[in-house]
Amino acid sequence: MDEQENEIFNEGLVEIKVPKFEKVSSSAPVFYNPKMEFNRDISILALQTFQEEVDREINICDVFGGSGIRAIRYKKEISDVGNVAVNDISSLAIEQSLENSIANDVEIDIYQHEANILLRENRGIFDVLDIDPFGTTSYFVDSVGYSLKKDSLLCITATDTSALCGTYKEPCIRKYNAKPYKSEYCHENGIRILAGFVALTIAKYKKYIEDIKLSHSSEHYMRLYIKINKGSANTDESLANNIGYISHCKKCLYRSSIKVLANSIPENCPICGEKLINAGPLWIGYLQNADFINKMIQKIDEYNPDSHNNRLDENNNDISNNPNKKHVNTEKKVLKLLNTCLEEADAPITFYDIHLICRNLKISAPKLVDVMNMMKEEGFIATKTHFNPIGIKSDIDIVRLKEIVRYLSKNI
Ligand SMILES: C[S@@+](CC[C@H](N)C(=O)[O-])C[C@H]1O[C@@H](n2cnc3c(N)ncnc32)[C@H](O)[C@@H]1O
Ligand SMILES: [Zn+2]
Repeated sequence: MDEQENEIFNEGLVEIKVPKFEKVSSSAPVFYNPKMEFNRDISILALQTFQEEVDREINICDVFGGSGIRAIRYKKEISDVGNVAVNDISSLAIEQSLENSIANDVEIDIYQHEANILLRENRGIFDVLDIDPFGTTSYFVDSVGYSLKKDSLLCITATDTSALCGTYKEPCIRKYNAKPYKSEYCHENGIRILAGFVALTIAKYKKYIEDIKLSHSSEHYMRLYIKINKGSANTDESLANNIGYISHCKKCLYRSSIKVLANSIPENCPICGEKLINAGPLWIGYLQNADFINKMIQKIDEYNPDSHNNRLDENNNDISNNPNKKHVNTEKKVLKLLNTCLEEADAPITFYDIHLICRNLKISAPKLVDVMNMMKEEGFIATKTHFNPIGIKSDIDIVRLKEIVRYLSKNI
């Protein structure tokens, strides 16, 4: 490959080369998106935290490798990693992964297979599967279910957010076998549809979602870190407790969740009588694990101990240019996301948009902070959510929330 046709990027401890591209797109010769450094930084922290939790050497596979950046960073920046494999269907991507791994002095296993074939041929081998395809991830989840071993971590990305969020309903039904709904909390719904689809698909292999460690909707994609385990009784129990529907009234903004396997789905709004819209089946369990996220936040201090000072080691030597020092470059953005996910970890399903409620009531909007304070004074949960900067997650019902908003609006 001609040297002049390449571009060089630095991330974490790694420097990679990719053929020059005009814009980030699936038609670039080898896919690399510099903006996803943030996502890869989060992955490094999540995988290291997972490794420490399971307390064994972990084998990792990046099933959609592109330039090899993820696999090379996993091998170089995570401790106690065994084999790291990178796979891609494209021969150019494979060549580039090989070249980049040699240049970064790491040994990774390199495969060129269609993802489903790789997953089927390598059952029960990897402790971590990273699924980062273009667009929908739905084509691969069955093979993921077949391939996953017990006590493993599934990291899964979807970029077909318009389907998952319900901009287009039919593609979501086709790909994820679930009905979406384009509400103010449609991104949360989308993540829940994806998680529900994973849970229902892997269940046939007696595998289940033990825990969603972290999930986020950022920019154009959704990403989940899911602890997987195995066993028929636990699979049955997990589906019974966590799969359901979210019922929404577009007239009065009432919403509730219902476990699908235990109940029938309500038809009408208990407040105003309007016909309810039911989204799902989807995951109605927790989307974040506070303990895991806390550990990830603490880990940033290990990766960036000097980030609030000059980069000095314990003997006060300047180590700013120390190439072996692990570093999360997108620290600020990562911390902002993790802290908000931590805050919302134990909050109930969906969230309220105060502006939408005020439009519904035809009144002007009071300050968000005043609404949240009053909710808390009355003993309700009121937390922010990463899904929407003006969203409030709460256990308050819509009727009482409207009363609070009306009261505060009168006193603006
Ligand atoms: C979004 S990119 C992966 C980016 C990479 N994980 C990163 O962090 O930079 C998707 C990659 O999947 C590859 N790909 C597309 N369809 C595939 C398939 N069916 N099986 C295996 N690889 C595939 C593409 O060649 C592309 O390199
Ligand atoms: Zn209603």
